[in-house]
Amino acid sequence: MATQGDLETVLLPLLEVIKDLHSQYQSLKEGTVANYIPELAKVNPDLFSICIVTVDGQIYEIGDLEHLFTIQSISKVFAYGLALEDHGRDYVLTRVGVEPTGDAFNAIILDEQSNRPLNPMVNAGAIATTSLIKGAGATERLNRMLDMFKRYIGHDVFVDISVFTSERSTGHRNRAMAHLMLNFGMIDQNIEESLDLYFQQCAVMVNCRDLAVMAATLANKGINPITQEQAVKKTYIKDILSVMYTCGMYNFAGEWAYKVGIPAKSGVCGGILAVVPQKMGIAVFSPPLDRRGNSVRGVKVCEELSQRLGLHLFECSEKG
Ligand SMILES: NC(=O)CC[C@H](N)C(=O)O
Repeated sequence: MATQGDLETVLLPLLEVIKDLHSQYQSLKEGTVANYIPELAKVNPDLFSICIVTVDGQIYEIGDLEHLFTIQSISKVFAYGLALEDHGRDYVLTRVGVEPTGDAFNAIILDEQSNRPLNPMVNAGAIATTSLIKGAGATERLNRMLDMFKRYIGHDVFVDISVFTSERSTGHRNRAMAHLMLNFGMIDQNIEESLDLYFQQCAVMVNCRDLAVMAATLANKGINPITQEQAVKKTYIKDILSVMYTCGMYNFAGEWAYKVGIPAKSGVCGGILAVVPQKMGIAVFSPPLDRRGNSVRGVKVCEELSQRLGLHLFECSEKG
């Protein structure tokens, strides 16, 4: 990995690098936008933005930065942090594992021995995670979730009601997973309330810059580098980043770890959030997805950024 000295020299041309990658991949027309949630199918496939926020709060960005989209699966990372804060590591581990699935994000599988969902980055595990968010009733639980996002982003956040209701009325597969987990005692009786909270967390609106600030907060030991607010307890950063590293890109997680080599999370919105610990947060937004549900341009941009900037966690510098 680049040393601090290397990183300073790398940061100077950073804007040039992301501008270059943006123009290089703007014309790439592969992939299709998610359409299993009807509202998501309406997005413009040409939208494309890249943003990097360093742990000292510098912002480098290019593209459609103001465009708001729903955070979708990227929310799973942050809900996991809140569940850990609410219950502690040991209890959360009894409800959701930390093992990659090698299957699609919406696979209906639980661990055969423990009956737990395999990890918090796939839908089943995320629904179990969200069911752990504390609060006296639906409104308090939602407000705690929104406050948590606010700490990471640095401003108020809102739920896109049309995406929320679109997913709520079509999300039968997620509802089936919740019932399966209820059957095994992995989530409590109140599954409709937890499913609503899960659909709401997926429908929180963000832009590419917000995602990069969230990533930079994880890179910066849980402290938002713009507001200096502690968004999540430092002790849980290693839990969050470990599951992102091994499970965040679903059944592409192994190849991603091999090629890009940094913890990341994608969502069917077309966002990818990646964390370079102690250095920077990276976000790419481009809606067309590959067959695994990861943004086509997002994966390309991150692969190339990692190579050009030497970001892979296990990279041994030629110079060193
Ligand atoms: N991969 C994703 O982004 C999936 C999130 C989506 N809300 C779902 O539950 O299906």
